[in-house]
Amino acid sequence: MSNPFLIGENMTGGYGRGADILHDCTISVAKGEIAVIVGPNGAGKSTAMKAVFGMLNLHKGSVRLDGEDITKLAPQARVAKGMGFVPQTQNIFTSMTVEENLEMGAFIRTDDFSNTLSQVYDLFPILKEKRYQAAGELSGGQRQQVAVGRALMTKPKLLMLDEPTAGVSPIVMDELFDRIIEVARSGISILMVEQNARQALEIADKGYVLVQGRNRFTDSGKALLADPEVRKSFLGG
Ligand SMILES: Nc1ncnc2c1ncn2[C@@H]1O[C@H](COP(=O)(O)OP(=O)(O)OP(=O)(O)O)[C@@H](O)[C@H]1O
Repeated sequence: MSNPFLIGENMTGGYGRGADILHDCTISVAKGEIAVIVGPNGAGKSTAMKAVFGMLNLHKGSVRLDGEDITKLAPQARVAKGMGFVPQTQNIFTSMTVEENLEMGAFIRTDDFSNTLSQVYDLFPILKEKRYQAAGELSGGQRQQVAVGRALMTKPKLLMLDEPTAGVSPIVMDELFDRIIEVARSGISILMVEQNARQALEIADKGYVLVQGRNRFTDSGKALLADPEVRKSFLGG
């Protein structure tokens, strides 16, 4: 890819003073495209996302967003630059209403965010219906919609999702993936970690198979799905 919107290049590092988890790991996303990271448990998928978001000590490699080197920026500064991150767990405030959660998402904005709120409700109509309900009373899939909606409230240019379909039914997963495609079509780049590798690669422009913190396979989602070795080792045959 000649000019990726985001690239974490040769990322090497780990947590605190611990051993390296990532080894020369490279992940990139083009504008308005969907990139998916898959791989076995403990492969370092979430760690790669955290590295891109500035939550890891990298002693080698770099992260560039829209051509700018952001390797040294704290996560908060990356949000200001247009990165939205939805972590795997504890990604909503359960005792607050749906709408309060979404409003919290807009905390870094000083402009009027009512338009964005309407867009989020258009994308996830159920959230509008339940806007005065505590987010903790929602189903798993609806909570994930709140988490994604909250991240969208910052008007990110890049949306990072760590296992957005964790714990939801296949039907809800399909719906969430459809919404994610819609977000990408609006010009927002998506970087996503997924356990549901096959389904995620189906919607991926670009796929990364990580093993032990290293890039094992990198190709279009389609090519990875068709690769016999990827199928056998990572997609259950
Ligand atoms: N906060 C942390 N501190 C220290 N080590 C961590 C931390 N988080 C993860 N690790 C270690 O980093 C390695 C990679 O974990 P990571 O969560 O990135 O894998 P993953 O591919 O996302 O796995 P899974 O599919 O199980 O979620 C594991 O060995 C894990 O124990």
